[in-house]
Amino acid sequence: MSNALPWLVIGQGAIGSLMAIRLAEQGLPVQLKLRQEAPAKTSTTLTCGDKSVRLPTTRSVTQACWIFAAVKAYDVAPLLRELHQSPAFRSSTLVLSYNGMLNDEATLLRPHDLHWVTTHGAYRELDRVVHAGHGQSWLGTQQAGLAQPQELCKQLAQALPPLTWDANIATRRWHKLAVNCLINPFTVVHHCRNGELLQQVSAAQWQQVAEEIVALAAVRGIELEAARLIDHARQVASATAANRSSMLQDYRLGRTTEISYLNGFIASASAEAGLTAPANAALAQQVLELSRDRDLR
Ligand SMILES: NC(=O)C1=CN([C@@H]2O[C@H](COP(=O)(O)OP(=O)(O)OC[C@H]3O[C@@H](n4cnc5c(N)ncnc54)[C@H](OP(=O)(O)O)[C@@H]3O)[C@@H](O)[C@H]2O)C=CC1
Ligand SMILES: CC(C)(CO)C(=O)C(=O)O
Repeated sequence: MSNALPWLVIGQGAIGSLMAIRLAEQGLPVQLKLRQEAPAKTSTTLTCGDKSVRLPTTRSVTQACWIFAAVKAYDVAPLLRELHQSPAFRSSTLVLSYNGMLNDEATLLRPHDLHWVTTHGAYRELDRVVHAGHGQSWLGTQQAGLAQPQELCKQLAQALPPLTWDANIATRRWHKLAVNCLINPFTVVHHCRNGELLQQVSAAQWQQVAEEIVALAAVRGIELEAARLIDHARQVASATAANRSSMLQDYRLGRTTEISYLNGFIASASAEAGLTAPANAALAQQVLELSRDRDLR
């Protein structure tokens, strides 16, 4: 454990809490970073199943550490701006996890920052976290070709297995982005569970959304195939048939959705690249309008 640093987990969200508990259970030093405006408190208790851990809290990065941040896409840029203000962040490594993509990732993230992509599922129920779906995860650096941080990988893999090092995490992120773009907005538009999409969405609709994603990915040097993306989305919709997507849950709970970082990202980044993405733009618009109507009710 010679080059190990203490862990700082951002927030008390579903995935962050799960990881914080699992890291602490490994006997590793873990601190929780609360929001800067959060009331001052020195520790907090997180519970998952029959396990509870009491963790020290902080509101900023005060020492070199390994940071695990699973936050909503709209919180990524504010979080990174906040982290960059702490001198200790320079000697810290960031592991970041969020659905969707941001237009300005290249300027916000450092080359050695890591992306953690997961199929685990978790949600918060009052002050408890529920590990609802046991999946798998992949880790890779923002810039391809950088060396694997062995000890950090080992600790994350032991805490929440299985974890695979992925030298091409960018392609994996695009696959996840595509699946989320093919499932999430349609569950809000049709107000249905994932499995019902197999009847609700026509093959032509999925084909157009997928083709627009493939075209944008190609401009960014990522090779995808529309048929593979659609197959993957079908498999996920079947495997999670009884689930409500995260976007439908956010919509129902009156929360901001991540639509602007999913289909909205495809639409805006395509326009920037001189492409058009009408199917993704229309879906983004529909979800934004439905959310606006919901807020007016
Ligand atoms: N939950 C799941 O099963 C899965 C989630 N994902 C994706 O992972 C990401 C995280 O999901 P999830 O854990 O569910 O999200 P949550 O909203 O439950 O958790 C995010 C947490 O981060 C906190 N936070 C945000 N910014 C800061 C900050 N600057 N300082 C301190 N705390 C901060 C939030 O605080 P506050 O509560 O105050 O907003 C919140 O508690 C999302 O993009 C989601 O789509 C992907 C796969 C599965
Ligand atoms: C894969 C899927 C669609 C499962 O519900 C998901 O990641 C989400 O809901 O955001």
